[in-house]
Amino acid sequence: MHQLSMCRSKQMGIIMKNIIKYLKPYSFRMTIGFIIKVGGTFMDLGLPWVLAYIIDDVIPLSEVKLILYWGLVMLFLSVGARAMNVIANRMASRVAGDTVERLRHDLFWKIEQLSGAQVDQYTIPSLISRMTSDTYNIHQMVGMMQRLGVRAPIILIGGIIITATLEPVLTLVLIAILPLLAIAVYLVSKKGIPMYSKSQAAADTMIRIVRENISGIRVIKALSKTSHEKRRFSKGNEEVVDREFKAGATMAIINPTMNLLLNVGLTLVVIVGAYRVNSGASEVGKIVAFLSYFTMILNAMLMVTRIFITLSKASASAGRISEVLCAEEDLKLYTEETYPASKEEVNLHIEFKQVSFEYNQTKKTAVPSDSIAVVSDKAGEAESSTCVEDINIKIKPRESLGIIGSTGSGKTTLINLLMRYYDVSEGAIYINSKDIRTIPLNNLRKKFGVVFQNDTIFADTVKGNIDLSRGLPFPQIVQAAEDAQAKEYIEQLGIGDTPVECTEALPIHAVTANPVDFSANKDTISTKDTINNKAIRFEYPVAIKGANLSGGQKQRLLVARALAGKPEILILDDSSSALDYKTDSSLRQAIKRHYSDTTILMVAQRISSIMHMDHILVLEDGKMIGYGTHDQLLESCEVYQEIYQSQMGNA
Ligand SMILES: Nc1ncnc2c1ncn2[C@@H]1O[C@H](COP(=O)(O)OP(=O)(O)OP(=O)(O)O)[C@@H](O)[C@H]1O
Repeated sequence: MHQLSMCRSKQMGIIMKNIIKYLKPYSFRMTIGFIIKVGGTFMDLGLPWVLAYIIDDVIPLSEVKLILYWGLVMLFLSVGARAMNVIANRMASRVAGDTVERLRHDLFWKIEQLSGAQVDQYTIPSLISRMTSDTYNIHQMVGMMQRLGVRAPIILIGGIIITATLEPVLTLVLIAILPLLAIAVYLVSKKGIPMYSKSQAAADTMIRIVRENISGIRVIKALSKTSHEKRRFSKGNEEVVDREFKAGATMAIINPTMNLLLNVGLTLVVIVGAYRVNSGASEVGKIVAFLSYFTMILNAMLMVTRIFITLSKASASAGRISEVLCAEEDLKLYTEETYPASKEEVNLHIEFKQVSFEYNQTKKTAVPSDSIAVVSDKAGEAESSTCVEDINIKIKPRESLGIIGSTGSGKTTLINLLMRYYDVSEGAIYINSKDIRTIPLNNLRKKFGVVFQNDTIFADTVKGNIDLSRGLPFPQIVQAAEDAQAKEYIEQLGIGDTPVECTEALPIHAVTANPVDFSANKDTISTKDTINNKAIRFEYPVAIKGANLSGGQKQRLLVARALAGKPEILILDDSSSALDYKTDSSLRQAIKRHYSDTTILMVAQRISSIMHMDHILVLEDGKMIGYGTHDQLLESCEVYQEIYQSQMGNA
């Protein structure tokens, strides 16, 4: 227990350090804002005092000029206080916005750096809510601390000091009421604040359900699961509403309690005040001023409560954000002393040496204490069993490897390990004889051109999707599209649509480069400038996730993306499953012709896609049950023979 609280206070220390780090660049602006806010608050505090002075000391003199003069002072204080508050609040919002912008930027960057295992550990929905609602809570907190965090203590302490000098006896009423209010606020907040953390957890779960439903909308409809999903969402939604209601209802006790105490206090002040005025111990102006201060001070107490609520929400959020920001680098760069180079004498391009891996190995470490219990897409399903075991592969430069096996046999896992999204549990993977853990991640990943299963197509142009911000020359993009057998459909894109109006927006290189002849469609293309036809087709907008393309078109676009960078190693993970046999074969021929220097790894379900490869790996339950050429496997591997028979028959 003691250790846990020590751990928590250490964590809080880290959180505070992190927040201060992000606020530091704005310390000058914050100081100016603070000074303005303090000035405005003091002006506010001065108003009732001036009012008391006018009532008690100026009006009895019956000097109009003097009354006007002090009236102007009141106006000045009032306008000045409002103006300074507005300026300070605007500055506070700016600082809060800028701070959170930097925080979000760093968090996004860090999330990009997380290893696959870390993403599994945090879970995707939780990472999304850390990026969105948690950063929003920090925004609220930073803004509020600069506004109410400055104003409330000044009003509270300053108000008590002024009232004590103005009317010491009436201040006793105030002092009697304040502890009651403080106790009420403390008790309610203690119960209510943790409820907000619970409602945040429920919101995370609801976001996960929405996310799953939106991305899987087609399959949900196809399997008529809509009503089931509706029920699932309703349950999640009700949970959020229920928890928020409970938290809100608990915290809502504060306002009426405060109003009750305020009214009781005001009544007491009026009674005691009237008695004192009648007995000549005080004056009317002082009582009026005291009533104002009394309201201001109790309101300041309420502000303090709001600060505590926001602060506790934000500190939970800051904890969740810090957890990601401070996450240790999982995929460290090691020296060759730790992971020596391969001793294999033959010059190999890729080598897997006794590689074994289990997915949830990292879950045994550092599961966040207040992370939200949401289940990841896959992680929750995984048992702590070995996913791939004792894999040994040797591929020379320019050779090709086909990987085949039943679903879930570990094919994609091998790709994930080769690209170092996860580190192997045992054994080693070498590229050009170097253990991949000794190659900087950037350099390692630059070697690959890859198409993953169900890879992402962005809401961008055809060209943008192939280039993917690499600044590739346009002819290279066109060539890649042609090799990926995408040329045919790209040149048809948009034909029959309203004439393309994007000519002006085209980048210069896109308009001028014209290495491939797209003139076959000159007659049908509806644009003013036929020289630009090809470029315009490449500027065709693709919808998010390639929604306006067919499955095969998407796959070819993705293959073009992988080919365009002329990679050292090309990985195609089940990327031709939606292609017809003819296109699949043309794709393989084009790759063989134009990418002869590239080492190729292809995961496929179809034997025809990989049978001509230099090596074929047959996987079952994560184990190698066959490795060799097509002919060798037909002789030695029963499972391969079965797949061959079932797919090719007597062909
Ligand atoms: N991120 C993950 N966390 C936990 N387990 C995972 C994860 N990804 C995959 N697995 C599990 O690892 C095993 C191998 O998965 P993998 O994706 O490598 O199979 P595959 O052979 O590529 O299958 P498919 O042909 O269906 O794509 C499966 O049992 C799968 O459930």
